[in-house]
Amino acid sequence: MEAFDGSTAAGAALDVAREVSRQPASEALGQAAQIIDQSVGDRLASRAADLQPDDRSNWSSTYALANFYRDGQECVGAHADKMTQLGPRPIIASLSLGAGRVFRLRPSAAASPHQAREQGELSYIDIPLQHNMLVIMWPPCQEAWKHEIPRTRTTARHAISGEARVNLTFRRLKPEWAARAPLCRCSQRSVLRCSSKPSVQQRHPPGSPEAPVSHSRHSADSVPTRWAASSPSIQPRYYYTCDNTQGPGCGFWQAL
Ligand SMILES: O=C(O)CCC(=O)C(=O)O
Ligand SMILES: [Fe+2]
Repeated sequence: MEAFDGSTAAGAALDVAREVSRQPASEALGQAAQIIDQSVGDRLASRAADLQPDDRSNWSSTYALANFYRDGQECVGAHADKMTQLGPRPIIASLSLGAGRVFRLRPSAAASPHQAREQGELSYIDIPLQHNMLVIMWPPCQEAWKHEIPRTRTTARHAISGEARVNLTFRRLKPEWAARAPLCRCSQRSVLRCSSKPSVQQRHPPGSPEAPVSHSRHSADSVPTRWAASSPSIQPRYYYTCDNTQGPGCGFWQAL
């Protein structure tokens, strides 16, 4: 188990391979990982149909990425986590500690929040996260949704940390995927991403009983039942692309 500090990386550009410091996990983090792995393990069977074959019976985390939010002004923009080291359809378990913040999910396939509203489609879902809450991003969450921690003026203060929040995401590194990413023309490892188009079934006429509301607020428990059913109805397209965050990039693009 290793711990990475993601707070030095700029928002959505998080990349555990290059941009953050890594260190062996403390004993406490190792214990937390065991609890998280157990929690994920208890639910694996009911999600088996969505999981990669090698995750179905024996998923366990191999590292945690830490983000520190000093106060409500610190945020992470809408993104899907890079899959270069995790492979497609990863399981990511996300533990919130300290101040309460909103976790916002947006459908990846939405053209734009404005267009989604105009078409009566789902624009976003807000899930209020409290201290010690675990969110498990089951597949195809990274393919079908973007997630963010929006800036806010009102954080739910925590008795010890005040307005500060720590987030730990527990992930499973898959070396076979990490080794597979081709070099781009900047001679750097390219990054594995996914773009998703909605499939025909996902489109509902506005106002129909099936049409999602343009935005909504959910408890963490109610989201999976209500929205998980719509997640698989996307057509994911995986591709490698240049990930040069220091310069203009080389425009490298290669389908998986
Ligand atoms: O702070 C959070 O809950 C989300 C962090 C995140 O999206 C990430 O580490 O990729
Ligand atoms: Fe993320």
